[in-house]
Amino acid sequence: MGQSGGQTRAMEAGGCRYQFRIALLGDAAVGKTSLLRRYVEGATGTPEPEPELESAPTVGVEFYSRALQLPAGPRVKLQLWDTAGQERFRCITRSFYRNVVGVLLVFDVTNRRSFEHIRDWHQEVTATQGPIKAIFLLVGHKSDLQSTRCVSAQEAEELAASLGMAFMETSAKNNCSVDLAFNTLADAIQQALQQGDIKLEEDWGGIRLINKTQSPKPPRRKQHAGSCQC
Ligand SMILES: Nc1nc2c(ncn2[C@@H]2O[C@H](COP(=O)(O)OP(=O)(O)OP(=O)(O)O)[C@@H](O)[C@H]2O)c(=O)[nH]1
Repeated sequence: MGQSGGQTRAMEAGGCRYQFRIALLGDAAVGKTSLLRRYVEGATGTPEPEPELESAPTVGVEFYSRALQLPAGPRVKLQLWDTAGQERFRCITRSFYRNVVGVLLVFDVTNRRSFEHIRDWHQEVTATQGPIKAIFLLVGHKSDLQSTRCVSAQEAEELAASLGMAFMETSAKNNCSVDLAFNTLADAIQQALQQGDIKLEEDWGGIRLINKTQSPKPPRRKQHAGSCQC
């Protein structure tokens, strides 16, 4: 697909009705890969692993996926694109923006500059998109680092409101609100699809119909208790 460092960590997508393509964008080292891995690994149903947060900087774009049963909708496959935050990969990552339906705009709550760059990231995407507009969620990551935080939840809320999106704080380290962030975005996409605000288009990869008939809901996966330290 023309990306460097491309790598697929696929999950079984049997019974999924749609595929939603979602990208994580934000400055280098804000924790995009860690957040994504936490989310994808959480789907395996194995006991919660020790957080393994050491990850090398992303090169180009890497792919992950996870199947998800939406509470009031179909089962969907999330195709998740982890993009490099480093400027030198921008020409690669930019070529992917047009074909996403959802974007997690991630900043690090202990890194002021990463917050100040959020408007630029948002602008990058909106400038390259076609007629179908992606749905965004602003994510303040590394919420476990309370003593060194330099972006308040209130100012992040205000920025999110001014850009017309919701805001959420997450921590891959504490596994705090990780599932919630991805699930909230997937839910918003499903609602937009249902209400006709987003439509399936032949030449657009943001949403794909992958299964016309849907299998019955699988039993709910057991939740691991007590993972959130917030
Ligand atoms: N305290 C804390 N550190 C984190 C968390 N998530 C990631 N980190 C650390 O932040 C650093 C960068 O994490 P990455 O996941 O590689 O960041 P990235 O945004 O994918 O970076 P690029 O690929 O360069 O764009 C690593 O040292 C991680 O260990 C978190 O929730 N809490």
